[in-house]
Amino acid sequence: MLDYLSRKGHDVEVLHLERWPDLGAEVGRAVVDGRADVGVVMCWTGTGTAIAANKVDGVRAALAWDAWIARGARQWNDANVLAMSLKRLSPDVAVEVLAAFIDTPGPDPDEEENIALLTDLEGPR
Ligand SMILES: O=C(CO)[C@H](O)[C@H](O)COP(=O)(O)O
Repeated sequence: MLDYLSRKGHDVEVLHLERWPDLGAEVGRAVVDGRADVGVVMCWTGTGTAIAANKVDGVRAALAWDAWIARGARQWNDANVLAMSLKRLSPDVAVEVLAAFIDTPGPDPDEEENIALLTDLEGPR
């Protein structure tokens, strides 16, 4: 994935945090703070880092296991963090999923209202 991103000219910062909640949250913060355009998290299942990232207001982390899901997450959910499973995805498939996520432009305008509803769910209740 790093080779792919560097061949495509992306600047990549790799975070080496030991605990998956810390990693997911820190990647989420990097996106929300504008230090990164998008984030990518991986853990054994992909679920823990996704959950941690989604705890950060403004993060829309999506667990994806194929290119179609990654594309849909961008188009329909305006996902800004991609989560993947280290266990389930071969390196080649992980690159395909990542490429689909990165190359799919922002959300379908028809989904703006739905995406705004996600923002409404954030913060104190
Ligand atoms: O998939 C994960 C969380 O969703 C973790 O990778 C899995 O639980 C293993 O944890 P650790 O890396 O701390 O041993």
